[in-house]
Amino acid sequence: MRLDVVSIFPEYLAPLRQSLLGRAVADGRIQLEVHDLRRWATDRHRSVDDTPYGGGAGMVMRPDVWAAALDDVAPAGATVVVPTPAGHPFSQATAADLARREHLVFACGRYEGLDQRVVLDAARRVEVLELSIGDYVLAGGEVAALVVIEAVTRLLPGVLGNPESAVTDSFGEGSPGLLEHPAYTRPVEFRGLAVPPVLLSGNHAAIARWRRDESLRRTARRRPDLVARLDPATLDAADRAV
Ligand SMILES: COC(=O)c1ccnc(N)c1
Repeated sequence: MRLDVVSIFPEYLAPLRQSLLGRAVADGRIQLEVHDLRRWATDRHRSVDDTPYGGGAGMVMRPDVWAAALDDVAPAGATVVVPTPAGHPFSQATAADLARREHLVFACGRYEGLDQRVVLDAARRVEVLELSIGDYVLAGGEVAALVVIEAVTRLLPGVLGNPESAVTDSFGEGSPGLLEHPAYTRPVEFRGLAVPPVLLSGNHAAIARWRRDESLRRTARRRPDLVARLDPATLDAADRAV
């Protein structure tokens, strides 16, 4: 997979060169290039924004600068991702979809965002996805791009240490629609708190049952919206008893 990120704060993307992802970049399993948007600015002040038509607070990022950048960075076949609070909700399913693509280009906006014609123009030749990582506003798209890139690249074979965990995590294919159960490791007692005995029993069926029950309980408590979306056909009698 190739990743390109365009931003006026390229140093915000430095975390992409750390940890497992950084190793995948260093050994070439992932190609990563971060671009400073000001490279495409044309005036001597290298300005990238201007006042909004129709009035209102804040500044809008200029279409000429962004279009020139995307013309260079997003060739046919690339998928352009524009992080924005007004975007489609980013989900594990979206991450799985993006993980199957060859080339992702992240257009990180600041201020009040990009002139909409940047999206409209790019959409004439590549797929453009405006994505939100949640119902809150950030100062810029860079942190959202880091979130999306991490959620996507951890699904790529050979990038994540343990491919199995990409399946069993919350929202992973292994537990569709349920939050992950609690996890425990040594010591068996810590500050007066014990590990649930079933996890020490070696009874794999009982452990699987306990984990599923805990996932159902946690999901019912924290995310009743997910419970409402569960397919009843996937719940057995034991599930219903939780
Ligand atoms: C400037 O970008 C944002 O504020 C943003 C991007 C993606 N998701 C959000 N929830 C916010």
